[in-house]
Amino acid sequence: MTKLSVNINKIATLRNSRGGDMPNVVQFAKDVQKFGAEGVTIHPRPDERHIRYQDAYDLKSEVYTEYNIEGNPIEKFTNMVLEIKPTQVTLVPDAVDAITSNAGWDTIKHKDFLVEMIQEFKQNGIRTSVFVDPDLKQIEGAKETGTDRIELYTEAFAHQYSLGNHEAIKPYAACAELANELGLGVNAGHDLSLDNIQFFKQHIPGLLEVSIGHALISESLYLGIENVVQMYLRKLK
Ligand SMILES: CC(=O)[C@@H](O)[C@H](O)COP(=O)(O)O
Ligand SMILES: NCC(=O)COP(=O)(O)O
Repeated sequence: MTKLSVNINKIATLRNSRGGDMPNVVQFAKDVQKFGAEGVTIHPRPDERHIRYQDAYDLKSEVYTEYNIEGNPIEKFTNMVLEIKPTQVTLVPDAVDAITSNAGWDTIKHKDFLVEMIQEFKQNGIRTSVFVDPDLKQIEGAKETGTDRIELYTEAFAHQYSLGNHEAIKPYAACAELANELGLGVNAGHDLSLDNIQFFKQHIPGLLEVSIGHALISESLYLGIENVVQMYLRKLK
């Protein structure tokens, strides 16, 4: 079964554009869960341009499905995650000024750092996931870090799929197979959408979770959030 985790960063972006509390991020998280989402994802960034650190705390008692917090484990982020103790932390090697996530970890080069961080999160009962490009060496490297899961960075797949290049799924399928063999759980995210999610799901063995935000929120402007969540759930069956 593949769980749908809704990334609500864009709801915070909309709220922040006026400085008030509309739309309310916590209410939105409650509603997507009511509509069937099996998780809520946030990715607070150091400049807090969308999700704020305070949101992460406010959401803690309202996310009763899987709570996934993504980000680069700088000290402030790490302390916050250790206090909140979400279901899962997804480590992403974002530059401070990155517009959005644009690469996975070099799990070989940063092995010692990842081992240390992952140990700390796991000792605190938090499941870990490491954001990686679809590269077999990086999956092997991820195994060495002790992480529970990987998150496959799907931007390249989504882009190629939109151009009609369905072969782009191949490195992702190979990485998922290797991860399954190595006992690593497989998550995926970035630019997944109603257009590409079914194809992706059908070709990725053992896909445990997808986190989807940008497209899902954009699609819901036309189709409505309850309907869109249901549409994803049907495509993920
Ligand atoms: C790791 C990942 O792919 C997502 O978390 C994505 O980066 C969303 O972040 P933004 O909403 O800041 O683009
Ligand atoms: N981990 C990926 C995520 O949370 C959402 O990415 P996107 O759908 O906003 O590109």
